[in-house]
Amino acid sequence: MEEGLVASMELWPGPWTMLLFFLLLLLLLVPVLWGYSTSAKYFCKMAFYNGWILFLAVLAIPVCALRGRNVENMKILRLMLLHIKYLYGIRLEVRGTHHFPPTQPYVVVSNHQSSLDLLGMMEVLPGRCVPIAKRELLWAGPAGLACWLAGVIFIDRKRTGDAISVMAEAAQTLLSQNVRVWVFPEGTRNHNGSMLPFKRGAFHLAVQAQVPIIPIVMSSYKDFYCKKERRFTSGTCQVRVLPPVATEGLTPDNVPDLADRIRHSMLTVFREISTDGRGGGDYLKKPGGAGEAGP
Ligand SMILES: CCCCCCCCCCCCCCC(=O)SCCNC(=O)CCNC(=O)[C@H](O)C(C)(C)COP(=O)(O)OP(=O)(O)OC[C@H]1O[C@@H](n2cnc3c(N)ncnc32)[C@H](O)[C@@H]1OP(=O)(O)O
Ligand SMILES: CCCCCCCC/C=C\CCCCCCCC(=O)OC[C@@H](O)COP(=O)(O)O
Repeated sequence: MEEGLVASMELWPGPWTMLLFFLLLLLLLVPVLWGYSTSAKYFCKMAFYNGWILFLAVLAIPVCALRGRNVENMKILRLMLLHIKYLYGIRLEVRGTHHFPPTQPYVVVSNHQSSLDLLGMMEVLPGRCVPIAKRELLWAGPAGLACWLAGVIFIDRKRTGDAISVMAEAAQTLLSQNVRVWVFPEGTRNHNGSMLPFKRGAFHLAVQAQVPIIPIVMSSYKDFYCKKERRFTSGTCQVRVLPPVATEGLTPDNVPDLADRIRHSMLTVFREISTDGRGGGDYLKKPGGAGEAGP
């Protein structure tokens, strides 16, 4: 009996053979699924997107670590990420970069549709500009560490008081170290083809530092990317840098109006530049499409 068991165990492939077998199976399955299913394509593309960024982060860490935590490291991350748009066949058409003030600090605000925003962001990211990110990203393995080394400002969205203190500190850094800050004022990714109401942190930050706000609008991804439909093809995204909005002389009392005004101008541009492939951004007018989602 025992002899039989030993014999059958010997016939059973070892863990490495099993792993090789599964890898081969996966290699065969991916092209088959790729041909038949849009969802499979979506999952493969998203998995590769995140995996590739994590891999690039591993490469970036030792290079960035040479300088320690430094906003100049953001240039390295930017250079390493710029090619991803080619891998995915995403054309980024940028206009308005002349609106970036050449030397002074400022606050950039932009709409937030998906983690793909990273591509548009890296396309136009000015020098010495760091994003404000949710604290959870710090724990995204090598990507978190790379972000930390590049001076990304992390906030805990669950603790408003702490987040406000971090942003007040950022207002000081902006001025003392001539840094620009990039904020997604919607505060979360928004897939509904519009813009969520804006949180006011970015506007308080700009008013506290008395620096201009540069709004940036990225057109809807619906032509080539939709999380709900699990669709991810190639396509074009328009990126518009809008003229600076001055904040000199404004006080915290002016913040709600300032935020509403900027959101309104961004939403107008968003509607102008977003299309659904049939032209004119028709889906924006459909019920349940991009209605005014906020103030
Ligand atoms: C090789 C490659 C490696 C990897 C490469 C990757 C690199 C790139 C990384 C990019 C990462 C980008 C990640 C993007 C994100 O994570 S988006 C999510 C995080 N960002 C934000 O949330 C920013 C926007 N949020 C805000 O501004 C909020 O206001 C916040 C400060 C967070 C507070 O939010 P919340 O708790 O929801 O409170 P309210 O907004 O309702 O505010 C409460 C009242 O406080 C007033 N307020 C807000 N901020 C301030 C302030 N700074 N000073 C004073 N007062 C403030 C606000 O006005 C409210 O009061 P009223 O209601 O107006 O009276
Ligand atoms: C501009 C987007 C920056 C994307 C950075 C991509 C890093 C990808 C690397 C590793 C993948 C694991 C971490 C995935 C984190 C995705 C980052 C992101 O997009 O943050 C979303 C944040 O804003 C709002 O969060 P929620 O929409 O509230 O949950």
